[in-house]
Amino acid sequence: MPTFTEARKIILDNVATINMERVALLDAIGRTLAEDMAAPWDMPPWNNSAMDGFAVRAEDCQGPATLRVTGYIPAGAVATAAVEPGCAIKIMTGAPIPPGADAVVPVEETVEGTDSVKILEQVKKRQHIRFAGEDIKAGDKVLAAGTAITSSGINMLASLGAALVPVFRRLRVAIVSTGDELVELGGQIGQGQIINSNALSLAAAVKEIGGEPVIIGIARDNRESHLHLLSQGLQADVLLTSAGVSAGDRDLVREVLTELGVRQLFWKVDIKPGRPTAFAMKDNIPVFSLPGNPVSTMITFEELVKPALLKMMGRKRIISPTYKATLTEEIRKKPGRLHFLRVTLGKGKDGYLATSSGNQETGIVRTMIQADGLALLPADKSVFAAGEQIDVHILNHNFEMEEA
Ligand SMILES: Nc1nc2c(c(=O)[nH]1)N[C@H]1C(S)=C(S)[C@@H](COP(=O)(O)OP(=O)(O)OC[C@H]3O[C@@H](n4cnc5c(N)ncnc54)[C@H](O)[C@@H]3O)O[C@H]1N2
Ligand code: MOO
Repeated sequence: MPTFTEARKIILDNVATINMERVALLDAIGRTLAEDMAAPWDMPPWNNSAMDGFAVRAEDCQGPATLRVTGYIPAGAVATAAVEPGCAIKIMTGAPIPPGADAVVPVEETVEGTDSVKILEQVKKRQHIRFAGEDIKAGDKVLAAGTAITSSGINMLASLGAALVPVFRRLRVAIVSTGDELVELGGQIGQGQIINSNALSLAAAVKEIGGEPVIIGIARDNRESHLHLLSQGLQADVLLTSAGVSAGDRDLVREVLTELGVRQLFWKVDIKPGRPTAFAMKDNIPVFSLPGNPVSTMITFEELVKPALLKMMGRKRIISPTYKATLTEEIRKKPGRLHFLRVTLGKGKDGYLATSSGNQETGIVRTMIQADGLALLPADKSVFAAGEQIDVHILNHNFEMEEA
């Protein structure tokens, strides 16, 4: 049985990045850039004013000075006339610096007359001018392939005229739930039935990282239904299944996948929760069979599926960082398997503090919602003392936000 890191390596060694497409800039938000982006021109493209005020020659303003105002340049205008000695041109923020000027004096530091302006303070050469290329030079790499496009990236790409951007195609992730006890959300819930919540939490998790979930439906506990839905699921880029992978009489997922030509690479991982997880490949389509207990489904997605999806989406950074946190209480577990302990996190004097979020049974969803992170408790140890440092994967950083 592979350990957690061995399982993750087998997965990552087998999945490959999907191909790219060009999309309109705004549609690229959250997508992964497929090529390095270089600036076709300088940013800013020309010297321009950082202030509303007066373009002057600094040498004219070394003491209190009165200058003749010979023109006005709003943003969007072209500066043709030069600033002559003893003169100034009124200028707005973003407008091009006229020839002859080497400084801008903000309007607050002047007294305006009818055709003249009094400069109140000594002026330094280059003050309040934004110089061509001081942000980005033509040819500079502004964004690297493999990074997610953010709203600030969109601003830069728009300024550089990138109307269409190369991004990796949206990853289509099929989701098949299995089990006779399942009913779709909104359906009539009979005796012994539960809502198919795993399909929705998996779909949401796929969306959160920029993928496109395709909910195929519920495979019932018979071979035909499994064959029908799993073969549909294999039309996508990735297939995720939930439940039907442990030792139950009707745990058919792996058997039917094999029938469909899927090659199993492992079944069972030395972790808790999530031991019955299976991973397989059908040609270049990875198939993750996740255990059905909702918390096991969510944790195996987070720890084993997500890095693979990020790699397929073309991301460079795919593995969650591990942070150190100090346990606020003693934790005991059985030795043998790596445990992912649901913890709440807080900020202490010397870093993060971790506290169990409560009942760690895999049927308990409440403590998963309350968890800010997952502590990785190593296989070989069983007692973790209060005050001990442990490794955590942060699930969300909201615990660091201040309350209103
Ligand atoms: N004899 C053994 N029994 C079990 C073992 C084992 O090794 N030997 N492993 C246990 C562990 S650990 C887990 S995890 C579960 C995983 O079982 P399956 O993946 O086969 O899932 P099911 O048994 O079908 O369901 C488990 C649980 O989850 C609920 N479920 C299933 N699908 C959904 C869904 N789409 N949405 C919400 N909830 C769902 C289901 O009703 C069950 O309660 O097996 C243990 N047993
Ligand atoms: O290994 Mo199961 O996923 O503990 O509940």
